[in-house]
Amino acid sequence: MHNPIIKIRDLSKVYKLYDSPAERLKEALHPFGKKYHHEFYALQGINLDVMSGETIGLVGPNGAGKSTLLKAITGVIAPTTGSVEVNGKISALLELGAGFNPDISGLENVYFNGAILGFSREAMNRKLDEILSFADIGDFIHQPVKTYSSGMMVRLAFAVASNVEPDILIVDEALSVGDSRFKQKCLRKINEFINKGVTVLFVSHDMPSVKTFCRKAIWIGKGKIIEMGDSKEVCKRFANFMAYDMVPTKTHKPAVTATSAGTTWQWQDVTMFASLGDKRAVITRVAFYDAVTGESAELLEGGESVVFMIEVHIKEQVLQPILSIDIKNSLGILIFGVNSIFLEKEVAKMSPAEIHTVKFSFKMPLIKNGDYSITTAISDGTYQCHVQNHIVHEAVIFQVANKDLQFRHYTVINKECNIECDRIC
Ligand SMILES: Nc1ncnc2c1ncn2[C@@H]1O[C@H](COP(=O)(O)OP(=O)(O)OP(=O)(O)O)[C@@H](O)[C@H]1O
Repeated sequence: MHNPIIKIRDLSKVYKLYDSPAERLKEALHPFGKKYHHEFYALQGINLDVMSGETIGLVGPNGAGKSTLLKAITGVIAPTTGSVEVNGKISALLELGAGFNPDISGLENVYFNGAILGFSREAMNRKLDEILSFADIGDFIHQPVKTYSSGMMVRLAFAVASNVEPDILIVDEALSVGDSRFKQKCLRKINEFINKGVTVLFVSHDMPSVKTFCRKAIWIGKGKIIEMGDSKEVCKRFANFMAYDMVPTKTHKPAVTATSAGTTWQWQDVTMFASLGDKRAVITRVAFYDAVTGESAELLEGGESVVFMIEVHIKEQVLQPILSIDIKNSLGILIFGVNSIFLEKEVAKMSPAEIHTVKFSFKMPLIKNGDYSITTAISDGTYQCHVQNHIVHEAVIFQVANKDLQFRHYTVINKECNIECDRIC
């Protein structure tokens, strides 16, 4: 068994919080050392072994402790208790501007950062062309860093961090301020590092990026490791948590769950969502879940079998119900849609006071990575002539992140879909 490249034992980071600056002063001046602060654990009891060549994504809500953990690994902050042992050269992109002296030029900062990592001026001169061409900020390289835009700062920081042959590359969400083209360039560079066997720690709120780049993910919440494992699984459960506040404990049961054993999907109330229609029938709840695992579908791959369910309350008779779903991309462009007419499914008339569930079972089309929504509707009539009873816009939101490279960019629709209607009351 090899030694971990990063070994963390019982790491905690406690900050002293004061209600006002005066309290801080009182504590500093108190003759008997009276405490005026309360303690806040930004990290608590973290144990982690990172093996050489691993690519790990850190996910978690705002304020969870992700950046604090990276700062403890890079030595920017000292642990309150516990230990961090690093057996390799770290190159880190922490928060914006960290590691730069704002008063000196970008070029001098390149040498300054190189020196911190143990590179002489001559050694940095040999890397300079590559760094300048990657950063691509032109003559601004001779201006003080304090005059840089956030995008320029991150360009230079990434150019330096990625050209100093690190054993461990740490990237803390910094890329989010770069423009799309630069972001793509950085992600390609990170991929090159991964292929070379560099250990990469990557904080991101973008689940598709974590799934794409990292085999393993760590979910951090309130300063503790909530879950660690296969990135696809961890991201899925974290996305679920963010959507439904569901913590992944084996015994946890969400408030309203499916009836069949082993499933964890939930109904979502959509009565307050943006909608249109004459409301003779009203869609009250929806659910979207993985047909195989029964877990709520928040993060999917093209080709996965999924179920979209709606619950409809009938207020006035609907003679010829038509039920439909439309999947739209983040720009609202229709990508895929089916309805009961298209599926040649004749739905029996629905009468006042009845409640029906409608279940659409389909394979997620092979759509490219991104954010999508499902709009669902019930109408009355024929394809040519119908009235809209209720359309619920963006009834669910989900992300697609394909592991298969070809489907990250292209969309392939398949027509396989099934629809079942049940009267439940
Ligand atoms: N110097 C500090 N003094 C007091 N509290 C701090 C300090 N630095 C961080 N914290 C607190 O520690 C907690 C963890 O912060 P951290 O920046 O690690 O979160 P994060 O998971 O990276 O969040 P985000 O996703 O928003 O970047 C937060 O509640 C933050 O307010």
